[in-house]
Amino acid sequence: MTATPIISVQHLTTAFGTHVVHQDLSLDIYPKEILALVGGSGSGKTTLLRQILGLDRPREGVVKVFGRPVHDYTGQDRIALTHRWGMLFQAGALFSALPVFDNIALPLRELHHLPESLIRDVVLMRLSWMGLTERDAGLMPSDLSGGMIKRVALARALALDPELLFLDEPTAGLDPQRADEFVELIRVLHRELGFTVVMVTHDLDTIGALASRVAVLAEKKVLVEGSLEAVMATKHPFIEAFFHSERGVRALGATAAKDVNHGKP
Ligand SMILES: Nc1ncnc2c1ncn2[C@@H]1O[C@H](COP(=O)(O)OP(=O)(O)OP(=O)(O)O)[C@@H](O)[C@H]1O
Repeated sequence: MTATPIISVQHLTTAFGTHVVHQDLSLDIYPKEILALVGGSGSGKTTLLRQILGLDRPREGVVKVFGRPVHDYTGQDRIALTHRWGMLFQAGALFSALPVFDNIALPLRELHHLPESLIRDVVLMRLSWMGLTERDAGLMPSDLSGGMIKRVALARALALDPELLFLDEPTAGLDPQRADEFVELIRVLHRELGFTVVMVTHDLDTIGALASRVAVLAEKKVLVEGSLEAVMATKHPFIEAFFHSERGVRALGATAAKDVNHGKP
């Protein structure tokens, strides 16, 4: 790929005490792609995500976001950076004391300069993207189904129209039908809005349906990166155990169908 990376992880070494998690790990993420970060438990996916977000510092190496080391963004620059990305946490992480409307409005209100009429328009638009209605805006998080919580959390993550979206196990906790619907929603929104996605997931169906590239974390580094086909062709015990299951083969089938349709539904 010749495009300039939107995220560039360069020669990262991470250790907690004597426990080395990443050793000379490098990874570039390009505009508009959907990168799936895959690896065994404890391989350092969450830690890498936290370092990309600038929440943790590696022992060595640098993470550049939008061309600049993420730790160089401080003060107003850091706030502006956080407006350029959205994050969907595994459990949704909605504020339980706030209704749906206020949860989605939160990032818009934090800008401190938007009139309430505009905030309302943006929130209602985000709700409609998610297939939710104005009536849903008044519900409390405790009134929502698991699928709705994910949709509201996604609406909040996309409130500021970010260039980058981080997804942590986006379909965790959903039944297969709701998971498929949520994956389809992300696929359509990605196609329409063109943001870049970095997702951590163990779910092969999600990878097969969404990922344009897969990066496998193993042996303290990115062991292999590329299309799902390329990754599955790599001989490695983790890859064989993870991808060469019945579900892995099905995920590959979903990728083939996606390619035939040129990524369109
Ligand atoms: N703050 C910390 N202090 C000490 N050890 C940590 C800390 N954070 C992570 N680790 C260790 O680093 C390793 C990588 O953890 P991480 O959560 O990044 O893995 P993961 O790939 O996301 O795993 P999982 O798929 O199980 O969520 C683990 O061995 C974990 O115990």
